[in-house]
Amino acid sequence: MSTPVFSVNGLWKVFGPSGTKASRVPTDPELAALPPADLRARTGCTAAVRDVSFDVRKGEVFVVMGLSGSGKSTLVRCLTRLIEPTSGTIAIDGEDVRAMDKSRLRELRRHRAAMVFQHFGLLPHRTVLDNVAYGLEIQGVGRPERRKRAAEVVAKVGLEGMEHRRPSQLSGGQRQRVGLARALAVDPEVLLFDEPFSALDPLIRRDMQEEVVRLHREEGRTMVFITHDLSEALKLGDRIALMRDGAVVQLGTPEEIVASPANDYVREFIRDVPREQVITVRTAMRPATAEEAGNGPAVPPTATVSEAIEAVARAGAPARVVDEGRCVGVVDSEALLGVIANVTDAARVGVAAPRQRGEATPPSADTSEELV
Ligand SMILES: Nc1ncnc2c1ncn2[C@@H]1O[C@H](COP(=O)(O)OP(=O)(O)OP(=O)(O)O)[C@@H](O)[C@H]1O
Repeated sequence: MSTPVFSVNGLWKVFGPSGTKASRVPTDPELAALPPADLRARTGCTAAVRDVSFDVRKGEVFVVMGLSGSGKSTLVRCLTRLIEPTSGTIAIDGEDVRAMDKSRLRELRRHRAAMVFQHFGLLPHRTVLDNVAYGLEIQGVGRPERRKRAAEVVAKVGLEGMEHRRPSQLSGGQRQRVGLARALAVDPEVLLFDEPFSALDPLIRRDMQEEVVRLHREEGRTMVFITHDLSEALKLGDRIALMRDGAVVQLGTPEEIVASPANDYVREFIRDVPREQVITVRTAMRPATAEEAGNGPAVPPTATVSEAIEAVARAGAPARVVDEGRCVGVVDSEALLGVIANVTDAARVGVAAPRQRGEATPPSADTSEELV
């Protein structure tokens, strides 16, 4: 497998008033084990990121998701040292980010890992085109070249015809597109999105999510995307790191998280997700008998349970799961209903275990938006 774009190991960020024990928290087993409220009471410190490790693979959309205050922004800002980590290691393409000097860091932020913020940070007196060209200007690209490249990205994000407007003459969604275009213009290896769409109304938000999916499909650019919205995470993420109190409680594909939640906290989090739209037949299938392997409609292993239900209902027979011309399993109506009801074989779809008493639960997730 190729070198990960980002590789993070044992990362901590502890905030605390100067002169406090912030830097000691990660290495002091007693302090490191304290629940957040106790740590604050004992030391005045907040462990915003607690011993987090993960890789961001080339070409994936890696979503960092969690409730407000769970540490998402701090974690992603640590990747380019917009916030200085307290301990742990971070590498980009194998290069140690914590060892970078000022000029190397500047290069990292300008060329390699561009950030798209929720508050777009546009320059009010500049036109759309000049705002988009701004990052290139900082890089020292000449005016004709940067205007040419800016015009290309403006078209790519659907803002053609608006090149000469100023930010005040744009809607929120259009401004967000300018922010996105500005980040894309510098052609970074990885785009970091900090809740870019949370201020947008739901329809515009959906447009922007589709824009990101489209851009990702067309360009295969690596993206790290922060959100507190579960449906957004499920829609955009190839993999999701679910955070709670600074720690990653589960890291997996949307399907892994929905089909096999790691603990009761995650289970509560995904409770209202329409399982049939996330879980695929690869998870729901069972081995086919010889007779089944030759009959019935065919679906690919990536088909969702929802899609398979349609095929089974139309044919009135179980569907064969066919991968590269080979029948790898079968899904019948019982198995498909079992996924929806979450009552099938625990080994297949991760049935909920009885809730432990005393475990905290998150508020129920908003799943009103359509999933992919
Ligand atoms: N500069 C700071 N000084 C002290 N504590 C901080 C600082 N920045 C963040 N925190 C604390 O660290 C924790 C994580 O904050 P962070 O902003 O990373 O969470 P988040 O998941 O991004 O939240 P939101 O979704 O609300 O933006 C919170 O308890 C927050 O109060």
